[in-house]
Formats: sequence, C-alpha cells, structure tokens
Amino acid sequence: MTFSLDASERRARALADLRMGVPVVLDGGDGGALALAAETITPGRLESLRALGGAPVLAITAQRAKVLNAPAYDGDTARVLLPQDAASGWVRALADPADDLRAPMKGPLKMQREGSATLHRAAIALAKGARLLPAALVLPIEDAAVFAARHDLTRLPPMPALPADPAPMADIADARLPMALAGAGRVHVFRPRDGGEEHYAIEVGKPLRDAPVLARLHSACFTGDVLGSLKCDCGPQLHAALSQMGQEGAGVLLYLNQEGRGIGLANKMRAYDLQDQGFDTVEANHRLGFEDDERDFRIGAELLRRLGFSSVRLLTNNPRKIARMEESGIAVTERVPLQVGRGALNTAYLDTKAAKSGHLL
Ligand SMILES: Nc1nc2c(ncn2[C@@H]2O[C@H](COP(=O)(O)OP(=O)(O)OP(=O)(O)O)[C@@H](O)[C@H]2O)c(=O)[nH]1
Ligand SMILES: [Zn+2]
Repeated sequence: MTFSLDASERRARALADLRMGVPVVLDGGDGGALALAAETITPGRLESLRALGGAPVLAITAQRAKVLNAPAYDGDTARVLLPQDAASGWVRALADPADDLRAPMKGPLKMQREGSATLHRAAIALAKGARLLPAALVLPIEDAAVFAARHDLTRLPPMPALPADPAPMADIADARLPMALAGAGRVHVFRPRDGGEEHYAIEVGKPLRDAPVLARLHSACFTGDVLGSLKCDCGPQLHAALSQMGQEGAGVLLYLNQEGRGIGLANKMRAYDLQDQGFDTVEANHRLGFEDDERDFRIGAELLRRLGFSSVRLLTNNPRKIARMEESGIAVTERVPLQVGRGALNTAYLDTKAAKSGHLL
C-alpha cells in the first residue's frame, strides 16, 4: 500500500496545474522540461521562466504552424524559439488565432530543429487534455526530479508511462427518471478513476442485454442541447434520439462530456468567433491548432460494456463513430440515420461535415 501517485493521477493533477497557470515538470528520463500552457501564462511566470536561463520555446501543433506560415519540423509539432523581448501577449497571440486577421504578421518566427520534440508533443497533449489552447512554453531542465521537488511542482513520468487509454469508469450513482420524450428511464453517472470529466448514460425502458440495443453516442453541445442554437443540429438530434427510444420502448443514450468535438466550450466559442470571420467549422478548428475532431469514442464503448451491452443499432450519420465502436469490441449491427434539424443557419455547417469529415447525408 502506498500513498504515492500513479501516472494517471499525476496527469490529472498536471491538467489542473496548467489550467491555473502553474508549470509542470516533464521527466524525460535523461533530462526533462518545464512546461506552461500558453493560454494561462502570466508576465510573472514568464519572467521566472526566463530567469532560469536557457532557451524556452513555444510548442505548437503543425495545424497552428501552418496558419502562422511556420514550418513544422517535427511532424505534428513545431517549436518556435521565444524571442528575447517577447512578452506574455506575444505568446498568447501566437497560440490564439482571434486576432490573426487583424494582425496577420506574427513573424519572422525562428524555429528550433535540433533535439527531440517528444516532451514538446507531450506538453501540447496536456494543454489539450486541460481543454486549453494547444500550445505550451517548454524549457529544458537538467534534473527533473530535483527541480520538481525544490519548487513543489507536479512531475510527470517519462511519456510512454502516461496512459494512452481513457481512464477506467465507475458507475457512481443511478436513479429513475421519467422523461417527456422518452418515457420511463434511468440515468447513470459514470466517473473516470482519474477524477476527470463525468459522462452519463440514459437507459430508456429496460433494454435487453442479449440483443442489439438502439443506442446514441451524443457529444455534449451546451449551445445546441441547452440554448437551442441554430448553428448545429445537436438539440434536434438529442430530442429525436430520445423520442425514437421512447417509441420503441427501449434504448440507451450516452451523453459524453466531449463539448465541441472534444476541444471544450471555451475553444468552441473561439471556433465560433472564427466562423464569424468566415472560416468553416473544420478550418476554425485547424486555425486554433486542433484536428477536426478530438473526441475519444472509446469512452462510449467502455460505458456500453459497463452497462452490459455488446451490440448496438447506432443512431448516427458519422462513420467514425461506427468504426471506433467496432474497433473497441462493440458490434454495430445497423446504422440508424439521424437526420433532423437542418435549417437555414446550419446548412453550411452540415454540408461541411459531409464534405470534409465524411458524415453521411
Ligand atoms: N469544434 C466545434 N465543435 C462543434 C461545432 N458545432 C458543434 N460542435 C460539437 O460537435 C459535436 C457534435 O456531436 P455529435 O452530434 O454527437 O456528433 P457528430 O459527429 O455530428 O455525429 P452524429 O450526430 O452521430 O452523426 C458536439 O460536441 C458539439 O459541441 C463547431 O463548429 N466546432
Ligand atoms: Zn451542437
């Protein structure tokens, strides 16, 4: 029995630190790095970083580098050397595309080419995990363990030790819920073991475990589900799925807290602002430095398994959801199309998803 943290607990703690603007120490085994999220950098912390000496770099994704006309020498990652006089505003402006059109000239940017980008890639992954802009300031340090202990910072183990799979989920609480559209149901709250975002499963009726269940993997959309946004089809899809489950008398709706295709609500609002500047939903994600879709659908498969389901009739227009279920061991016996809610204000959005992300019309 030990009280020391395992790799996934350290990672969870690191995410909270980055959101607060606190640096974390990445232990690379031989040598390490100090990492700070670009979004939460303060002038004080930037000054402290510089005081350590060395050459800090801003790690950004290749998607963001392309927008900045900077070469990405490390595949999906690029490393921008921090100029001597760069202030925290410079760091923010490189990471955040809000002002790209008004102030397009961010360069000339000097890129780092030598050395490994492994820790830089890890720092970006952590920023994404913290639902921040995908950019991080990274400074090599010599003895990661000593540095972390001296400054009381969270130290992450060498990257291969960090969990690549979603944390295991536990069914924390469930209760009966009568619903207007679906009738009698039961809501289950699932909590990942690393204390991360909770996800919900709504059972409608009493679905049999030994037959394919009518299922929907719904990703959270605060604007569509709650506010009735006309920019997407999420609200109508949610309601149509519940109605169909109610009509058939059984089904399971997974409400996955993967807002904004996994980038979080703050980043989704940044994407919406870019859409108002003329970019489509995919271009907006790329300008922010994200991929089109950052969701991990294995969470959905895990919840289905926990509830005792092994095969589904999946309500979706997204072939990726079907592929991920099958890869995760959940059989998809049928795709049930879910085409509702098309209107004047979301037609372009739906057409872009069909043209660029492979959604079926
Ligand atoms: N980043 C980003 N996310 C968006 C945008 N519009 C909607 N979303 C998010 O997109 C997700 C839509 O989820 P779903 O409806 O479950 O997924 P889907 O890929 O459309 O697949 P199906 O509806 O099953 O066909 C939600 O997480 C929304 O918050 C946008 O313009 N940008
Ligand atoms: Zn939506």
